[in-house]
Amino acid sequence: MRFTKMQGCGNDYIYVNAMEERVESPGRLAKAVSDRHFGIGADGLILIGASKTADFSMEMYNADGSKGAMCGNGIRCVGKYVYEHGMTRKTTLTIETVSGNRVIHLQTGENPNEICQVTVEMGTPEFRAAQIPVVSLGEYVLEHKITVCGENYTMTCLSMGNPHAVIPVEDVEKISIAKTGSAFEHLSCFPDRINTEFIQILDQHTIKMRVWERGSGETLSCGTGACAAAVAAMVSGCVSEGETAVELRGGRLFVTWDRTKNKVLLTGPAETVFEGTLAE
Ligand SMILES: N[C@@H](CCC[C@H](N)C(=O)O)C(=O)O
Repeated sequence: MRFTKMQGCGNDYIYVNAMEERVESPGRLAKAVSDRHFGIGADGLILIGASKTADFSMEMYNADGSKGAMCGNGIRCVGKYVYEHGMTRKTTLTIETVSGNRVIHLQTGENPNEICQVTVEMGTPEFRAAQIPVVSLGEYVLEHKITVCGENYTMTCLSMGNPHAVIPVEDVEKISIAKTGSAFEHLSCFPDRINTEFIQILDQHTIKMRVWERGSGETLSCGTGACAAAVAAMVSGCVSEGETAVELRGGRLFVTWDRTKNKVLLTGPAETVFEGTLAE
């Protein structure tokens, strides 16, 4: 089976063209290829397929084999993959995801055949608890006080096509993320588990963030998470309206929330690491 390992701000996935390769058990394959010792090493698996409603489709799986609904870093790499593999010449295209179709805009660099940056129309943030889903904490979970692992936090929950809890902290470097992120992921108020973003406000336009993804653990970046963080920080007045830069362990992402249209844009890099063939 041919594969391509790609990364967006260090959030790395194994990409397989499911129009050419037969993938019988994607969850099992995701777990196997993601293993950093016995596999290729990745945060998960992304299958690129045909679509009846968009130019292409993507299906994403976390490192533990669970299926995700949306991936902001992954969808940028899908754009780069289909363009650079000659599967389209369009630089604005639609991608079908479990959370609905998304429009992406590809930007070439000095080399016109190479995509270096992609902007994704990420849709509308969803704050209704039942839709995220979050249970037992009220209709909306905005700046909600919560104690986890003996520490007090303030949490805002929203969906960017997948569920997020955004937690402002003084210093993201001081978080024991494996312990605290995992504890948030498995709280009973999150029936589908949760992706958790720990954020530190650097200034009115810049956030520093570390993320614990459900199903994958700490990753160097999360696109949907960066959007959730910027939107939550804007709602609580910690950053200004307009573009927010999100600094992650793997690089920088840019998020714009147009509040009049209630639409979020995500811009960031997409890179190929290597291509290969998996033994059956
Ligand atoms: N890294 C992704 C999000 C991946 C899915 C997530 N772990 C989930 O299960 O919701 C991104 O860049 O958005």
